[in-house]
Amino acid sequence: MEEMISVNNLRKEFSYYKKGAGLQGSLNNLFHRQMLTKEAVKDVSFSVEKGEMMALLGPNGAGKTTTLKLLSGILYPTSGEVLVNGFVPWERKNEFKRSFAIVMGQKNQLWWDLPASDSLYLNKCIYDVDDREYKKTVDELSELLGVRELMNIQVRRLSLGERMKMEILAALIHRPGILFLDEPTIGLDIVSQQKIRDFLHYYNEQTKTTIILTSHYMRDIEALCSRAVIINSGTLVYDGALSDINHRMGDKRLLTLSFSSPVETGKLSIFGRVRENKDLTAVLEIPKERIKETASQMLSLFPVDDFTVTEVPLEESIARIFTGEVAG
Ligand SMILES: Nc1ncnc2c1ncn2[C@@H]1O[C@H](COP(=O)(O)OP(=O)(O)OP(=O)(O)O)[C@@H](O)[C@H]1O
Repeated sequence: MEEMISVNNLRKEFSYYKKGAGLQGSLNNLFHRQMLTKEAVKDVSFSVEKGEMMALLGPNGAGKTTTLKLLSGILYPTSGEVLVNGFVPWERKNEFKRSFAIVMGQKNQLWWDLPASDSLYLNKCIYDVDDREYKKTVDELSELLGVRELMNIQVRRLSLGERMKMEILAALIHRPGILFLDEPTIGLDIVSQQKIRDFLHYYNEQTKTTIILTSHYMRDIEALCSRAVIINSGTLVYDGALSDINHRMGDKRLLTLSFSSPVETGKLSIFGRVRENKDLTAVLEIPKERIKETASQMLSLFPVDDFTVTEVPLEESIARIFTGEVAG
């Protein structure tokens, strides 16, 4: 396997001045400025193989965007080493700029007052894409994203979902081998989210583009990424398969029971942690290997009408890793 991105002991500290509230605070600031530092990324190391689609996860303020900005060469690190496609990003060599693209769901990179086609054409010129390649890319990707008919509409008139699809299309005009996606589906409705998800899945499979994705929507992550790097307060807390996350949480299952008459929580808790017990429905956490025997014991002891077994939602397991409840 070919390594496309390597990150070693990456650190980024921001220095900023503390400012008091209001006008008095601004005036005081003119005379005494208190310098503060924020360590947004602390000693993070990971690598990404060519063609991999990796999730970068973490709660708000964990350092995900800062990490992506460092990998894109937008920010200069305090210390550490990064190689992206063999380049040191913050040296910003032209060849490096041609090899990647970054899409930020919260930032607009298209010209607001012009039709998207003009922004696409501008990118063609910036990246010196030849006419035939340009036409082929726009035709193919606009069809896949379902935005072919919207090319000549002013960007400001597009819906959020349509705009996001155009942002992705614009980022791919020069066919970068590496794509950083920072919350590409934020604020979108379910249908647009699904469309972007399907596109990214197809595009990654077809082109073997290396993708790092951050998203707060676990459905994006589950559908697209087999591996996750999780950071919390700038520190790496997990690097591994998405499928191992539940395993690390002790491989629990959720047993949901419907009763025909109430059962006391005390009686249920003998079998596992009772998460809920009201309105004739109880939810228990049971170790995976004990699920069969527990279910059959409960069926014989209690007035059970129905029961279902489900996995602990990935979102919940990840949240527990975020809070440090379980070591990564
Ligand atoms: N220019 C800056 N100056 C000072 N602090 C900053 C700066 N940029 C980011 N930070 C701080 O660094 C930390 C990490 O921010 P970052 O934007 O990387 O987090 P994130 O994981 O992307 O969060 P979110 O999920 O909310 O987008 C935050 O505490 C943030 O306030």
